[in-house]
Formats: sequence, structure tokens, C-alpha cells
Amino acid sequence: MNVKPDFSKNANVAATAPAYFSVWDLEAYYGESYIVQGVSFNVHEGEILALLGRNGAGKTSTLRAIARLDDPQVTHGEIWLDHQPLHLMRAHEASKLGIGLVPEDRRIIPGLTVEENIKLAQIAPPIGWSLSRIYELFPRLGERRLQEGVTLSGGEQQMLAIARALARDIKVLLLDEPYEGLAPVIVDEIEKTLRVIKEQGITTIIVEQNAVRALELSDRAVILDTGKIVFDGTAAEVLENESLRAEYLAI
Ligand SMILES: Nc1ncnc2c1ncn2[C@@H]1O[C@H](COP(=O)(O)OP(=O)(O)OP(=O)(O)O)[C@@H](O)[C@H]1O
Repeated sequence: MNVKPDFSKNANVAATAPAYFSVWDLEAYYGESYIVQGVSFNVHEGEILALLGRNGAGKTSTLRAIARLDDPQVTHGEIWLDHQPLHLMRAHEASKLGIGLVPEDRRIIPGLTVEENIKLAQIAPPIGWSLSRIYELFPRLGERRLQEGVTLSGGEQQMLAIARALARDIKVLLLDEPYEGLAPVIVDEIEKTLRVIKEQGITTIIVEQNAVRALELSDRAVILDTGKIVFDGTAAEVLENESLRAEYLAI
């Protein structure tokens, strides 16, 4: 982990590196299972990157490694955010630096209202968006601010999970399957908010099984297959490349 990144040697990483956010030769394990097998990619500031691939390709594991969660265990590689070495940090330090992970299960805290769920994210600095700014982006959350968070619909819970990330001063939003189980009309609504978040300059990495919807939103895409990158390019290139989509995304 103490080797300096040499981006020129890695075909997956743009020649313009070091970028705002970069992952370099990341390797991670669950126990003996080698899951993330030398993953490298760059994300530019304010960009939306879709991290795609079939079930079990290693997308969630890559997000968890970036967020510096304990599992999977990172054994090699570097992760840089705005010249800061994330790979040397623990999860709470990564969060403080501006990594905001919205996990697949959304983690709404039972027994707390919508507003209490949001406020809990703000008990320690760095504080991000104010409640009024959050409710402006998500009017439904404002209307339901006194309702218990876990009683919201699936789409509203997803909004709350994103709102909670924004309540902290984040630089990079990591979204794990934000559209899962949601009706297309709700996906439209969430997509709109993700575009607004992008306009505010926040960088986003989105993992999503609904690859077409994720690609329509994203600037760039990285495709993983059994823990390795098999494509790194623009989202438009993936949408236009039928064989790539069929082989790795089944779409
Ligand atoms: N906690 C764990 N312990 C052991 N193996 C795990 C654990 N979590 C995930 N794995 C394995 O790691 C591999 C990658 O899983 P990961 O969740 O990162 O894939 P994914 O691309 O996000 O797929 P999905 O869309 O199904 O979530 C899979 O083979 C999975 O079974």
C-alpha cells in the first residue's frame, strides 16, 4: 500500500491522472476469497460514474472498500480523493473527508422520524446541507418529516438515505443500487435529484443493476467482471455497443 501510483502503466486509468478521485490497483478479499482483483479507475470532479457488471462482479465490494469499511479487507492498492490518501484511512475518517455511502439496504433507523434520521447524520462535523435545502430537493421528505422513517415507501426511503448523505459535507456520493425495487416513475424522480446533486458539484459513483437507467444518467462507465475491469469509457459508448452490453450487462 505504500507504492506510489504510476498511472501510465495501467491501461484502465486515463493518462490525465491523478484525477480528483482515483482508485489504483485495488485488491480486496472476504476471508480467502479474492473479490476485487486489481481495479483502477479515475473519476473527475462533478462527474457521475456508473460502476456496472453482473451479480457478484464485485461492485458493492469496491464501493465498500472505497468507503473504508472493514469488509472486504483491502490488501493492495491506493484510493485518492482530492490528493488525500483514503486507503490509509478508517471509515469514519473517510466519511469526515467527504465520502458518503448510501448502502443498498438504506439503513433507515427504526423509531426515528424522517427529520431525526437526517439530524442524526449531523451530530458531528462536517455538516452539509441544511434541513431546508434538503426539503427543497426532496419536498416529500419535508411533508413527511414527522413520520417514522421506516414507514416511508421504498422510494421515499431511498430519498431519505440520499438526504442523510447530503446532510454531511460530502465530496463523493457512493450509491449502491438506488433504483432497486422502485417503479419507473419513482426512478425518474430520484434521477432528477441526482442531476441536481451533480449540478452542485458533487461527484457520484453509482452501482446499479438497471444499467440502462444508470448509463442515461452517467458521464462515464466502468464495467467489472469477476473482480476485474473489462471496460472503462463513456456511458454513451456502452449504450451504443450491443455486444459489450450483451456480454457483461445482459441488456
Ligand atoms: N460478506 C461477504 N463474505 C463473503 N463473500 C462475500 C461477501 N459479500 C460478498 N461476497 C462475495 O463477493 C463477490 C462480489 O460480491 P459483490 O456484492 O461485491 O458483487 P456485486 O457486483 O455488487 O453484485 P450484486 O449486484 O449481486 O450485489 C460475490 O461472489 C459475493 O458472493
